Amino acid sequence: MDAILVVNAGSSSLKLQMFEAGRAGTPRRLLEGRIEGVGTAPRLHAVGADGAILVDRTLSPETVPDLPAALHVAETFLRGLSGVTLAAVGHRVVHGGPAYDRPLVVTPAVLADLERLVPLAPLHQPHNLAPIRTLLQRRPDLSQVACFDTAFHRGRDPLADRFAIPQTLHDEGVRRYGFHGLSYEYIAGRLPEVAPDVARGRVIVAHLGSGASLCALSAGRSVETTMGFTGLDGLPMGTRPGRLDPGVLLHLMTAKGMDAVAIEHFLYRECGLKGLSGIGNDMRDLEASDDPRAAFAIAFFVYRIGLEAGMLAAALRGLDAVVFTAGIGENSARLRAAVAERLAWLGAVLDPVANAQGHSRISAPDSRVALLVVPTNEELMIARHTAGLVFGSSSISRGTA
Ligand SMILES: Nc1ncnc2c1ncn2[C@@H]1O[C@H](COP(=O)(O)OP(=O)(O)O)[C@@H](O)[C@H]1O
Ligand SMILES: CC(=O)OP(=O)(O)O
Ligand SMILES: [Mg+2]
Repeated sequence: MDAILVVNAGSSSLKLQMFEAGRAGTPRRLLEGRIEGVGTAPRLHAVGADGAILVDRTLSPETVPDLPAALHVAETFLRGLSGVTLAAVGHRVVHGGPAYDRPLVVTPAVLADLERLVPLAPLHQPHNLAPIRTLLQRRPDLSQVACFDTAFHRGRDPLADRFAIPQTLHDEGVRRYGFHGLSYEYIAGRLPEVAPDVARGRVIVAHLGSGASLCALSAGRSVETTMGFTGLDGLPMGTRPGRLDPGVLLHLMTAKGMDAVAIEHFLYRECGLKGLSGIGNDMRDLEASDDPRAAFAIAFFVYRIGLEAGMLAAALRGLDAVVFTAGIGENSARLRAAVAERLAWLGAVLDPVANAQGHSRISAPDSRVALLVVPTNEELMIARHTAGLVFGSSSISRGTA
């Protein structure tokens, strides 16, 4: 059977999905797999089309300390599948830079271009590009499509793209790109189905995972987002600080003698929930801990989400809905409740029972702002783009597959 494989390397996880690449008949998801907790408590889990568990294995942090090791585990797992022929591969590529504003089929020249963006997304881009490079060498006949996190934010008001720096630097590409765009594009597509009352309105989507950002959607289009030139800006994350006075970086250089390599390591791997708590970057561990530093890290995360949401509500000049998504947003009722409380001044009223039970609408009937939980599916978004580019039209249904 011909299949489209989708690969999504995040900062703490590797997610895979495989879809039937049929040009006729009902498109089907054949497989969903993920390696979560990379570097902390890695676990490989995969289910088939019928939901049957194909594998569910705890791995040791020594065996899977990082994304390259997770990619190796995934490759071994995929080799063991029988009866599937790869027809195309869709990849999440976090940074598209100034040149790439839509998905495209990767050639060696495109790959070389994307490699130049590695310094702007060191946690992601190398792992996004590694499987592309390997497959280009081994299977040059295979169509590979790169889908960019940055693309959905292109076309915003020029005010939203700029830093207050000279034009020449902007022209060279030093601008606010924004990320998590495949997730936001998917959610924007789901809203008319799950919440038609707000889909054309002013919506903040809170993508809260290991990486975290907010996106302001106006009638389904991105008008503002919290990440910028890189995935470091905005909200605090698992290991990244989010918004940080650039003076801190000057201080690290001048008073601490840190060079670019040391600062990059610090900013991408030692800050955020991990740095705040001194315990770890995984929200599940922090929620389970009774250490006051864990409680402080969670309170800080919630506080910053509240502040940044206020900024995005200002960009939207009002607010009709907030959507929670990604690992933390979809799974932590406690975190959602704390954020909703911070947003009460904007008119958000939580329904605690609906929230605890994981309903899709978790706001009280009299809430002026709708609160929603919508599971994201970056892989389905990538599969649609890939099918559209390689087979001429989307052979992947618009449903949730
Ligand atoms: N049940 C849960 N409760 C709280 N946090 C959770 C839960 N399940 C997953 N998470 C958190 O979600 C985060 C991972 O989210 P995910 O969107 O998969 O990240 P990424 O794609 O950036 O690797 C981790 O911090 C993890 O602890
Ligand atoms: C851009 C980014 O931070 O992605 P992720 O949340 O998957 O790590
Ligand atoms: Mg992710």
